Amino acid sequence: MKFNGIGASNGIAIAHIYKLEHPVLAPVKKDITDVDAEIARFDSAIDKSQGELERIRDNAMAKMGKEKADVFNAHLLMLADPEFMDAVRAKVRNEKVNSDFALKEVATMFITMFEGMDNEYMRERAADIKDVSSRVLAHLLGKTIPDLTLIDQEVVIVADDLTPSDTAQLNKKFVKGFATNIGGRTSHSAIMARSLEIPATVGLKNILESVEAGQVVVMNGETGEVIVEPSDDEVKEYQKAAIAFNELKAMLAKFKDQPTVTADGHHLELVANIGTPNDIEGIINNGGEGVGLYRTEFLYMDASVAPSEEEQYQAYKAVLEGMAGKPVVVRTLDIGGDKKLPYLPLPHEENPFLGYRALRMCIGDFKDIFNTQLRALLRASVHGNLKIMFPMVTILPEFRAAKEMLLEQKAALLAEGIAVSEDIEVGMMMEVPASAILADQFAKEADFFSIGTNDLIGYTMAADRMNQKVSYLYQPYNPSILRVVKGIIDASHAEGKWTGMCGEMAGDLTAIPLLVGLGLDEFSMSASSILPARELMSRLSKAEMEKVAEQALQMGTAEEVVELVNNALK
Ligand SMILES: C=C(OP(=O)(O)O)C(=O)O
Ligand SMILES: [Mg+2]
Repeated sequence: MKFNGIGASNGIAIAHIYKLEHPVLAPVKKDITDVDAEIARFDSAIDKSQGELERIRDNAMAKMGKEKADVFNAHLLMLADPEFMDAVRAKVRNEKVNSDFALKEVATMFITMFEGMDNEYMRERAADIKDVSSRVLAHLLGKTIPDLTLIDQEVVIVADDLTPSDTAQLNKKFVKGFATNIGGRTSHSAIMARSLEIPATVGLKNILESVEAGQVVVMNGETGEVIVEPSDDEVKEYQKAAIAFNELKAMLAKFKDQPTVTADGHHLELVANIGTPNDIEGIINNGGEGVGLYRTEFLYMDASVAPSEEEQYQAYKAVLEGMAGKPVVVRTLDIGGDKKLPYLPLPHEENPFLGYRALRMCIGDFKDIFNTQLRALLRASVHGNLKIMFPMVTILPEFRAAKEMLLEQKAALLAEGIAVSEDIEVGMMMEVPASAILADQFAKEADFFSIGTNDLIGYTMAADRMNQKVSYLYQPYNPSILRVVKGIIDASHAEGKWTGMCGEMAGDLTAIPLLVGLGLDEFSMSASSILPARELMSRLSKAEMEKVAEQALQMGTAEEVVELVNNALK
């Protein structure tokens, strides 16, 4: 039986199936006479859940570090959250219903609210609420949540979904992989699987219902393929793939402390995209040479009010100090499009990706928020090698306005006697075709460019980056995109400036040879892509890739370009 899902964490697993089925938690509405006793029963279930979560958090801390443990600190906060838990108590008191029923109703309301948000990060918070409320419900209903820490033989866990608390309990020694019905590459369990380096496949639709505990299963966490009860030949094929994967990992590890140099001696800069200061650990573990994109909007999306200057200062300082003098490109608030802030209500837009977003808001109606961020950044600048980058710049006057606001804040800080670094480069994202086409003019004023291919491809191909129906048009290797990229790089070099890329294309192993040939200076990607990229670059001759890129620019289709690259790498 074969299943095809989404590869969420690389690696090969061969083991017996452990079916993880959570107990059915279906409270039935009952009338309550002793309201105080019912609330006491609820509070006791919260206490028990708290004890369990603290144990799971400590386990996660020991095995996976602070960032992952923080997921459970967030769950513990949710347990103590008056808005959530008092709503349950109020329902018990006012409607005289059992607390398990009240909890289910309140949790469902919050989950529906979060799941309905037009924002993946917020939708994933719904999973956290489900996790916390199920734990309390299980205690109220006298059911047991399966204890994964008891697994003592090699297994692949098959589940509908793995909650973050399930994932934190996994013992790498016995859990060789997991395969789930639902989930995507950015769901919490997938992120945790990657940091634990446990192979994972998600989005397999109905695997849980189709398999039996104890069956043999093989899976590939890169391709997303899962085979239940494989033939002897298939097992052999997977055994070979597992050996090859381990050899590849050992080989890549050798590149961790190496410089990034092509076979013909050209240095390239290999840096990482991050969303929070916690991501620094991953950069260091993977030999990253700095931060090429710090998406600061996560600081804003994590909060219920805009983060204060001091909070932002602490976050920026932590990243700059964590990178110890290596370059850190911080992008100013890029909100709008698919990223919304609950405390910034904006009118509905027909085309949010073409609407009032990012810098357009920061130099428009939200100058206060922008100035606070600029002050925090400038104050933090003395703690490392800071570069500031503006998102979604479309016309030159926008770049000038943003830079002027930055200089005003700098002057104000200096007047207050607060130190600011004198060597902050100020650059911009290249993600809108208009600015990309006019890159020669922007290059006179910006210190650097970073190409945001995620948006640039969408805007150039007129294909929404999130719409499956037009995903065939979302073509990073299309010669039209390569020409736009070339124009940006050449324009920056003509002014003695540099160009990086922080869209997903920068870490794509098919795109890298072309980007090296086009003269890209800096490649910014998720930390786990750094070592494979460095290894590939070490095998490429820049001179040869220049010729390959030259040919690609003259081609008509993306397919021809891919074939050209594949042949060049043979
Ligand atoms: C890096 C980019 O920014 P984001 O994905 O945050 O829009 C991009 O558009 O390529
Ligand atoms: Mg973008």
